Amino acid sequence: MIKVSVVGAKGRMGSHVVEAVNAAPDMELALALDAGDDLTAITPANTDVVVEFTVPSASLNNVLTLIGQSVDVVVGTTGWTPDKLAQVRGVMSAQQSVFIAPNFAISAVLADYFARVAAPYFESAEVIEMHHPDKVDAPSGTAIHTAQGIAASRKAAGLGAMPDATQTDGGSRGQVVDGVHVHAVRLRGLNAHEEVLFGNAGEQLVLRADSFDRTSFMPGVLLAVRKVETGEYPGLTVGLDNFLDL
Ligand SMILES: NC(=O)c1ccc[n+]([C@@H]2O[C@H](COP(=O)([O-])OP(=O)(O)OC[C@H]3O[C@@H](n4cnc5c(N)ncnc54)[C@H](O)[C@@H]3O)[C@@H](O)[C@H]2O)c1
Ligand SMILES: O=C(O)C1=N[C@H](C(=O)O)CCC1
Repeated sequence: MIKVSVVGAKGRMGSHVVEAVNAAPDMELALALDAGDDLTAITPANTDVVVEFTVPSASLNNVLTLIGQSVDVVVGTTGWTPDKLAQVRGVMSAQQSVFIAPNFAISAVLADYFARVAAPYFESAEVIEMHHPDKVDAPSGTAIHTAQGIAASRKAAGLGAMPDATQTDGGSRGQVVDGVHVHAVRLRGLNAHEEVLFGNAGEQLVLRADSFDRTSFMPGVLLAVRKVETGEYPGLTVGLDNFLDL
């Protein structure tokens, strides 16, 4: 049995992870901790893998503490910048595993992957993410990851800047991530949704992923726990696509 502890266990995602772990035949729930709890209660004696879903402002410190506790970590919290990722790499031992995914839903992971494949074939690309209004960060971690992937694919293909005659926008053109415009919608009734628009003269491709509820993330979380527990992925890995045969 894989012993799994959950940090952020009282949250929207963490509570679903607790349920999913309890229902998994090959896992048992070790500790379920939330804000104010002492993460040093998590040790290799009681935990194989920790799942961390908290808030962007707390996640780095939590992960650094858990690395100090010599346990492997699966992280779903957003807000990871290159500087934060470097801090994680800097304190990890050679055999330890930290896995971070901006999105665990297969639809979103595939949309992100297909966006990277499509990117070199279009003059223009923009990302629109749409989420529930209780979300604290914008744009979403997924949208930032998708925009970064599109930018990397365009650069590798030798594409330059996208056409855009905008001279004044007052903010309406969204956040620019590596040259890709990202727009964030917050609407009661939504959960987690993303559209990637690609355009050429006379044609458009739209990729869309919808997570209608949080159960959509659970197979990906459990897959990551199982992969990390094998010990075959030492170091820091970012993105569930690393565990899929794409
Ligand atoms: N990777 C994915 O697939 C995915 C999917 C959904 C949400 N998310 C991300 O997961 C994060 C959590 O989302 P949510 O909707 O569950 O949020 P939430 O606000 O419902 O839950 C966050 C939980 O973390 C707890 N918390 C806050 N500070 C803490 C700390 N220092 N230590 C321990 N616990 C702490 C809170 O008390 C709360 O219970 C966000 O960053 C969100 O964007 C990622
Ligand atoms: O509900 C959220 O919050 C989500 N956060 C992640 C993100 O920011 O990309 C994944 C989708 C849901």
